Amino acid sequence: MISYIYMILIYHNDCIKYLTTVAIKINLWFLGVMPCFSAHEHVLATKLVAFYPTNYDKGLPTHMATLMVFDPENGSLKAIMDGEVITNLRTAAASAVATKYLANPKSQVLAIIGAGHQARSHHQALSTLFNFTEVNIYSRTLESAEKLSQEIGSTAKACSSVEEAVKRADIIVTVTFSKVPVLFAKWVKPGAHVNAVGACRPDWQEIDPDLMRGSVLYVDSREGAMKESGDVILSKAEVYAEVGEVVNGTKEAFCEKTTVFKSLGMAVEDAVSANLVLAKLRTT
Ligand SMILES: NC(=O)C1=CN([C@@H]2O[C@H](COP(=O)(O)OP(=O)(O)OC[C@H]3O[C@@H](n4cnc5c(N)ncnc54)[C@H](O)[C@@H]3O)[C@@H](O)[C@H]2O)C=CC1
Ligand SMILES: O=C([O-])C1=[NH+]CCC1
Repeated sequence: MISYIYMILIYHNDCIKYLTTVAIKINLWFLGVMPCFSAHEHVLATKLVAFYPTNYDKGLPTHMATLMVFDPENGSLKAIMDGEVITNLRTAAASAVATKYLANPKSQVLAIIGAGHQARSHHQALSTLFNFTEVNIYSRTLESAEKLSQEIGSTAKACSSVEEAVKRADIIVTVTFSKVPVLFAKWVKPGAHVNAVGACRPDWQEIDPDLMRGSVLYVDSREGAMKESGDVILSKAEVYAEVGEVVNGTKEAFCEKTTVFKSLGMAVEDAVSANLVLAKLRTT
């Protein structure tokens, strides 16, 4: 999955038509529509993703996603599939690509802020690239941080503050539903890499504006970041590059500096993942 997302990030400027997420507000929460056509991958698909943060307290999934895949030749419906697992895996795969380029290759300490689905998939994906000796987890409740820490094993520790979790970290992942900054520049080690994955609305933030402005800022899509990311819009931080531009060698990876990868998710990541699922089904 990680190597596939690589390719997609490189190609996405050249041959993919997609919309940044169109989100419809339902009372307090949202239904996102994410359509995409990739000529290179010969895939036409759309994801529908409802995100209801308050479901967490009701024991329901906070994201409910469905993917529809169409035949690009005639528009007929080829498949309807679950989009939750794909969302978890492709988001973490995109962060893993960014981290491979932007983090210190000798990174040993990982901090995860939030302890839900994305926390788990990010730990899994990043562990394929780095041998972490320490994984520090902070979440809204110590109980959920402890549960994830037990799942990970002896390298993991539940922390009682964000500061405690991140102060020694080489790589930080923020995967919360916070609408206000939770990660502050004063706690972050110079040279650390941050994957900022939550705060997917123009008026939501997870990252302190000083950290956004004081880091080299990478995004998955410039267009998406300028439209959807409160962390980018409200801080007025300057986007240095899309990760795809780093992968294809047109922009530099400043892995010795403090870097932030602001992820919002791109429809093409879902479309190509759905194509992978269909290809796998055909061979089984
Ligand atoms: N960039 C992308 O492509 C994607 C981003 N996301 C975003 O990632 C974030 C996490 O998603 P999931 O893991 O699926 O959600 P989840 O509901 O499974 O987990 C969220 C976790 O964050 C914790 N949390 C919530 N508010 C917090 C706060 N203020 N401080 C600390 N912890 C807090 C919760 O207790 C929970 O452990 C959400 O913001 C979601 O919208 C999700 C999918 C794709
Ligand atoms: O890309 C995605 O699926 C999402 N981004 C933020 C919420 C869901």
